[in-house]
Amino acid sequence: MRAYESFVPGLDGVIAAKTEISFLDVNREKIVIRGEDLIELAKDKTYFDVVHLLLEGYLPSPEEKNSLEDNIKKFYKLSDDVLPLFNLLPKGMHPMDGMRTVISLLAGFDSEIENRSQEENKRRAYKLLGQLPFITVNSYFATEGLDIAEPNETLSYSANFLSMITGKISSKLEIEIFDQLLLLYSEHEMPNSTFASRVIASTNSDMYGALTGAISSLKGHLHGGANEAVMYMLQDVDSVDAFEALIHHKLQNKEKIMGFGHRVYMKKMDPRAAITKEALRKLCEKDNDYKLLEMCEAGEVIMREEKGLYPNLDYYAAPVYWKLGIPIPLYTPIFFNARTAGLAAHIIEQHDNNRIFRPRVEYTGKGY
Ligand SMILES: CC(=O)SCCNC(=O)CCNC(=O)[C@H](O)C(C)(C)COP(=O)(O)OP(=O)(O)OC[C@H]1O[C@@H](n2cnc3c(N)ncnc32)[C@H](O)[C@@H]1OP(=O)(O)O
Ligand SMILES: O=C([O-])CC(=O)C(=O)O
Repeated sequence: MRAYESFVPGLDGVIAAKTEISFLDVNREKIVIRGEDLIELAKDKTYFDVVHLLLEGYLPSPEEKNSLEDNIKKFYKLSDDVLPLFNLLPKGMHPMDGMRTVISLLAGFDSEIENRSQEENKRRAYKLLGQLPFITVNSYFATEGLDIAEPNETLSYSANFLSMITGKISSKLEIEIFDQLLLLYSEHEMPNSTFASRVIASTNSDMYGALTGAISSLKGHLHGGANEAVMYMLQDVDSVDAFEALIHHKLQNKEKIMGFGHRVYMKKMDPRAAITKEALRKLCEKDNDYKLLEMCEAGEVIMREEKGLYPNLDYYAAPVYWKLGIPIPLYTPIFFNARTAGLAAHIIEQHDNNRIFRPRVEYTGKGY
């Protein structure tokens, strides 16, 4: 029995919100963010340009961007009250679960937690963005039993983030590619995690709760967790031939190949994946080792010919992370770190113009 005649499994194609934040214009191959195309922005803008665009509604002047980045740097180092929590994270826990736990705790230190005004929500979003590289990196280090990494306020956001991960100062090319990844991951309309955060915010719950819900959503392999799964798959083999055989074997077993397919792009390439593929090419050129690119391209051909499916962002992002020297369990946490800008914009929009989400069901249980 249905309450309404409109059940769509997986809410495929259903409009769940009106938003001024973003829209996937698949026909025109644009990812529209507040009137700008993310794919164009990826050519010459940085992550912080997009953070400003998402939270303030327009691209910043160079002065505005510098002042935003300077303000955010103040939060690079986490307060001493929170640090002991990292020691409590069990070894072997996935850092996404570590991040979920730490962000939950931060709610307790926000004296304005019940204030949902746009001003307060923006303040906490910027503070969280400043704190997140520390939380991301150290959720991994703590669960690996490694020493806590310290931030370096003299570095840009992306340079500091990457150097906290790798323990060294990366090259200009590496920092630019990492920053571009953050930009590409920053916002993508209404994926499962954004929907989850808006559903939670719609009860008038707070930003920390909405973000922890989004982390849980993003962790799954059908969503953000796919980038880690792609790299584990690439690691399982060590040649193009063996990778081709692996993909064929998985397809024969009716397994999904991580990093392919997308609810919105469906039978088209995710435009972000074309950019990360080029980034991978540059990193391969740098160390004159093209194996990962060749393996990925071979997988792309098989998937196109056999399934008519194309890479999504996670497919080429995974080998890019690998080439940057980033440990695999950090791939999805970095996705969340970057996406917090978009998620915060959605949570703010939901709080500012709210109606609680409360759908109905098609009842298939016992008769009554
Ligand atoms: C940044 C991101 O979060 S992007 C998404 C990252 N996720 C992945 O890469 C995981 C792999 N991909 C998938 O699981 C899916 O393509 C999703 C979750 C992204 C989209 O799911 P849906 O829109 O529900 O598509 P659905 O799973 O119904 O797939 C439609 C058909 O394509 C097939 N298909 C879709 N993706 C894949 C894949 N990666 N490998 C093999 N077959 C696939 C399905 O088996 C299904 O075939 P069928 O009609 O014969 O049953
Ligand atoms: O849009 C989606 O469903 C998933 C995705 O690509 C993203 O969140 O970046």
